Amino acid sequence: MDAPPSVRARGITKYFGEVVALDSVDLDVAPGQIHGLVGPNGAGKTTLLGLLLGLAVPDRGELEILGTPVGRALAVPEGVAGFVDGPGLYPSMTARQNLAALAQLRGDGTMNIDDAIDQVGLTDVADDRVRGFSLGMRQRLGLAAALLTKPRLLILDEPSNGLDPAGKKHVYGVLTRLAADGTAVMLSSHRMDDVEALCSEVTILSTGRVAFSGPISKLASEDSELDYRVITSNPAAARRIARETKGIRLRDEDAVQEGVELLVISASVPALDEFVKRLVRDDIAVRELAPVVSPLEAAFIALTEQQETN
Ligand SMILES: Nc1ncnc2c1ncn2[C@@H]1O[C@H](COP(=O)(O)OP(=O)(O)OP(=O)(O)O)[C@@H](O)[C@H]1O
Repeated sequence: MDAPPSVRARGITKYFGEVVALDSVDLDVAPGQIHGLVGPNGAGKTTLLGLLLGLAVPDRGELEILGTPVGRALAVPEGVAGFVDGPGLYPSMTARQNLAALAQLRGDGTMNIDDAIDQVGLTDVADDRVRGFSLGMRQRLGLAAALLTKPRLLILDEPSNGLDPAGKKHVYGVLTRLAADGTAVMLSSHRMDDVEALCSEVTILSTGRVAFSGPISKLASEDSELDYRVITSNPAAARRIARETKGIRLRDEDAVQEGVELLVISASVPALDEFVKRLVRDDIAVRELAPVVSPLEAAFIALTEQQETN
């Protein structure tokens, strides 16, 4: 039998007094999916993650977690782990003692504390007090705590906050392995590059409403125009060809970067293909070609601006 959806939300609405923090939110997260939650400040991300963690209940709508409808009682649903607003840790205890205390609280002697610490790359500081930990180290320990429970749904609010590149590598590795083993991961982030690197699907929230939910690849349609930076072996000729290629618009913010002249153009994917083919035909080498902002970032800005003007 197929596993039930990890999250199924329909029409979830949550008020804080007069504030509508979530407004008729629908959400589907499948087992094994890493699902990103993005949106401007105050969009409702933490509120939604809190509902999934059982820290609050919706005022309206249906919420099913791992196939079980969520009732009115405040409780972490079975099989769910994670944190919002930073992990809850005891500062006067060491990393290892924190995890041991958690395992004891849960009454589960099978939890492999050393393995969890190792997975998040904290072995060297396992016996240091958490009081001296940086934000990134606390985040990693919070993830280790969540791993101890072998969750089938992992909820993380801004997990890459404060992480250095090595920390990110550890955390991303852990999340990718968990997902490959069938755990669904739902995480919020303000970093679109992180979301693009990790997530297959994304939900964009804007003032409590879903502006988009689905595969990231669906955000950037072939026809939508993006701005690209182009560095070639012959900037003057490339500029001429750009002017002559249908569907390419030269932006006026062309610039010199570290002594290299770069072209900024606006184009859809088919127009960009044509431009590159013409450059190559004219013996002009393309040394760099990249979107000025990523497709996710561009879609995010466009969708939220559109919603704000409605
Ligand atoms: N406990 C609360 N009491 C009153 N209002 C709240 C409470 N929690 C959230 N809100 C309001 O609900 C809305 C959504 O807040 P939420 O923290 O979920 O947004 P967010 O997307 O996580 O924002 P950020 O990116 O700043 O963390 C905001 O208008 C916020 O002010």
